[in-house]
Amino acid sequence: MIASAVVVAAGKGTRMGQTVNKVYIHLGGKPVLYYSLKVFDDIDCIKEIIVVVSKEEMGYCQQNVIKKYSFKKPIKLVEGGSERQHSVYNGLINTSKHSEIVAIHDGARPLIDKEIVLNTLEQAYVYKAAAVGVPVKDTIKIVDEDNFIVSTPDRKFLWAIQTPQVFERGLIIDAHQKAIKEGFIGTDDSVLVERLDYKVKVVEGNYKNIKITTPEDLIVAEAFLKK
Ligand SMILES: Nc1ccn([C@@H]2O[C@H](COP(=O)(O)OP(=O)(O)OP(=O)(O)O)[C@@H](O)[C@H]2O)c(=O)n1
Ligand SMILES: C[C@](O)(CO)[C@H](O)COP(=O)(O)O
Repeated sequence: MIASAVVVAAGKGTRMGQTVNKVYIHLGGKPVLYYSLKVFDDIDCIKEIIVVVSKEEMGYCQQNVIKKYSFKKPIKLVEGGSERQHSVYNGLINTSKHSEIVAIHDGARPLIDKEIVLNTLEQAYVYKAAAVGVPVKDTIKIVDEDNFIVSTPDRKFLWAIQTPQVFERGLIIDAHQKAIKEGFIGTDDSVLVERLDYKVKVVEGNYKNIKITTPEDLIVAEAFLKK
């Protein structure tokens, strides 16, 4: 299998409320983004890593992450967009045409395990589309605009979806292009493939693979790293 990784890091980290983008905050002495890249750098079938960063942070990322930690794989920095979906698309179109498979990962998920990435790559090779997820632990409610509960979906069918999400390269580019054409913005990449009527396989991950979003996530992530 020949694969590329697209790691998106061009967000603003608004919910973190710090002046520095959350992907550059240090955990265990290294930036969050370092850990999110390292796992892909250590996987043989991944031949390149595309890191999507904001225009203003390109120099910073190059200097303080890419050069500083000398990764083994070729790493290309490309510019992000206003929404995560735009950033992913820009990453995708910059992947090598020789790649059959592309793994898309949030730069803000530094605690992903290599084994889970490998499982997801394998499942995507078989099914063309696979996403990491975990069964939800809470009871989920659908509510109306006034916060009244409308319904309670059966929890046994509910999974919280994370990244990486891994796809056949042509399929995920087509899915993004259809979304662009129709003005659809999704909160992950899987939904764009679902819209093409493709079945996406969910690969069971773990609860450790949190997305660093709000300040308390840093405490949790630091604790996991110490373990
Ligand atoms: N325009 C965007 C928005 C998000 N992301 C990336 O997508 C991942 C998940 O997004 P999220 O947690 O929402 O990050 P932010 O957009 O940075 O956070 P916030 O919504 O709090 O501003 C992050 O790695 C983020 O850098 C991106 O590359 N481009
Ligand atoms: C892609 C994602 O990480 C899957 O859980 C998530 O949907 C990103 O959402 P965000 O609104 O960009 O945090």
